[in-house]
Amino acid sequence: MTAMIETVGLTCRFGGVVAVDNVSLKIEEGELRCLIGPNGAGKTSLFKCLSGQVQPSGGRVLMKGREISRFHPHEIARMGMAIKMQVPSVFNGLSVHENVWLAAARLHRGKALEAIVDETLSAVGFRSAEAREKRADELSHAHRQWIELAMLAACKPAIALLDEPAAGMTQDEMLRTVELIKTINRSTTILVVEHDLEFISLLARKVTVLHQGKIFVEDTMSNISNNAAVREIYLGKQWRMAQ
Ligand SMILES: Nc1ncnc2c1ncn2[C@@H]1O[C@H](COP(=O)(O)OP(=O)(O)OP(=O)(O)O)[C@@H](O)[C@H]1O
Repeated sequence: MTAMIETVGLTCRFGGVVAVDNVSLKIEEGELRCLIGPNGAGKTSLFKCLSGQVQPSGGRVLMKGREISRFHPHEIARMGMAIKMQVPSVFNGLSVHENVWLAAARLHRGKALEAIVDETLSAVGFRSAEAREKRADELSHAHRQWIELAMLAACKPAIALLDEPAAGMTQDEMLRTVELIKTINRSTTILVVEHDLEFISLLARKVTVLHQGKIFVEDTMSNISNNAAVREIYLGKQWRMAQ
């Protein structure tokens, strides 16, 4: 089967720093893959190479078998890749409903548009008219993250790259975000970039550990939890949280 995303010997250099070092990675259609690693491991750089925000210095990126290494971000987006950066990107002056409606209107019209907006808002937990009419800038950080997840889900992308989607959330908010991501994964392949191991252990899917730009290990979260070498690169700090 052709992978949704494949990198072959992907390398990304910034001057003398090799942020991504000869990474070969395959993410199959329907997967929910977690990419973890300590600070400076190269997660964001890899994310940016996949989405076209940064041009790789070497190697290749393929999406559904087609090489996209030199494509611009908008061309990759048109092929069905959605990205969510750490800082939520929503229209502050608009309501929850309007934000999601605008995102969905890029692809849908008429009754289908109304239906997808309604379905997505319900799935993401904005069920009442009152919740949907609130302005984005009146909402908490977590709610704004969920609006952006709804905007992304409403476009039904083939693959979504999520950069630390639970950063700055409380425990309850993080749990809800885990459920939302699992819901979106029913129709969208997902790559979650994260360094919070507790969040990753709750998603409990295949995990790729990046360290010093290279793939350190790729395994299930339960095996990774017992991997002493991975524990070592995290210096035990976050590891205790994940137990
Ligand atoms: N634009 C840039 N210019 C120079 N060096 C960069 C640039 N972006 C990243 N780097 C360097 O590349 C390395 C990998 O950084 P990157 O941000 O990809 O890691 P990360 O795993 O996402 O880290 P964090 O979890 O702290 O966000 C680091 O040494 C970083 O300083």
